Amino acid sequence: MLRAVSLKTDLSGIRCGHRTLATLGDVFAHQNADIVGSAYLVAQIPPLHGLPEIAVTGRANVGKSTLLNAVMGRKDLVHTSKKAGHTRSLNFYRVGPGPGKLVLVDAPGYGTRGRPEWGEIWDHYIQNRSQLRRIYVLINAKHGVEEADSFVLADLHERCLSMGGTRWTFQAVVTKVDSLPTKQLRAGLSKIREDVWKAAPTCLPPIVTAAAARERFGIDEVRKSMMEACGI
Ligand SMILES: Nc1nc2c(ncn2[C@@H]2O[C@H](COP(=O)(O)OP(=O)(O)OP(=O)(O)O)[C@@H](O)[C@H]2O)c(=O)[nH]1
Ligand SMILES: [Mg+2]
Repeated sequence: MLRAVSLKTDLSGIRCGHRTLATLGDVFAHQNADIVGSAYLVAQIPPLHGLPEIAVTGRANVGKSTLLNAVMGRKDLVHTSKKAGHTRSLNFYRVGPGPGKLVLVDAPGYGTRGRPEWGEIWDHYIQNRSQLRRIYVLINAKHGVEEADSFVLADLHERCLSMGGTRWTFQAVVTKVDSLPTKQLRAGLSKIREDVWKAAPTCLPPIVTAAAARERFGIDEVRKSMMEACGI
C-alpha cells in the first residue's frame, strides 16, 4: 500500500535515484522568464550565483536569439533581427517559476559579422563561469558547417578534453530547417553530422530545429537537453 502511494506521488516527475526530475512544464510552462543581466564587458558579467547556466553560440544571424525565445515560449523577450550582428552583449535570462530553475545566456555571433571584443568576453565567460553546464553551437541548415564553425567546434573540443568534460559539455543545434526542401535537408543533415564529428568528436549529436514562430520543430528536444544538462 505504502509503495502504491509513493508511486502515485511520483507521477508528477520521474524518480531518479534520490531526486525527482522536473517535467518540461515545471521549467518552461507559463513563459516564466526575465532578463536578469547584460554584459558588454567582462567586468559587467553578473555573478548570479546559484542557478545552472546554458549558453548559445554560432555565426551571426544563425538564429540564436530566436531559438531562445522559442525555448522560453516568448515572442520577443530576446531581440532578433534580419540583420547579422544584432546581439552585441551577453544577455542573461532566468527561466522557471519562483527564483528560477536555470539561466539561458544569449551571445553575440562570430564570423565575418562578429567583432574581436565579442570573442574576448565570450572566451572569458566560458573559461571562468563555474555554473556553466552546456554550450549549444548553432549551425544554419542552409550553410552547413563553415570554416568559422569548425574552428569554434574544435576549440570547444580541446577545452572539453583539457577539463575532462567535468565543467560543461557542448552540443550542436541545426537551425532554420524549415528553409530547405526535404530532399536537400536530408543530405545536408548527414553532412552536418559528419562535419561536426570531424571537427569535435566530444560534441553531443546535433538537435534539428526550426524556431521561427510560423513553423517550430525540435524545441522540446532542446528544452529536454537543457534540463538534462542542468540536472533538473
Ligand atoms: N526561416 C527561419 N528563420 C529563422 C529561424 N530562426 C531565426 N530565423 C530568422 O533569422 C534571422 C536572425 O535570427 P536571430 O535569432 O536574430 O539570429 P542571431 O543568431 O541571434 O543573430 P545575431 O544576434 O545577429 O548574431 C531573423 O530574421 C529570424 O527571424 C528559423 O528557424 N527559421
Ligand atoms: Mg542574436
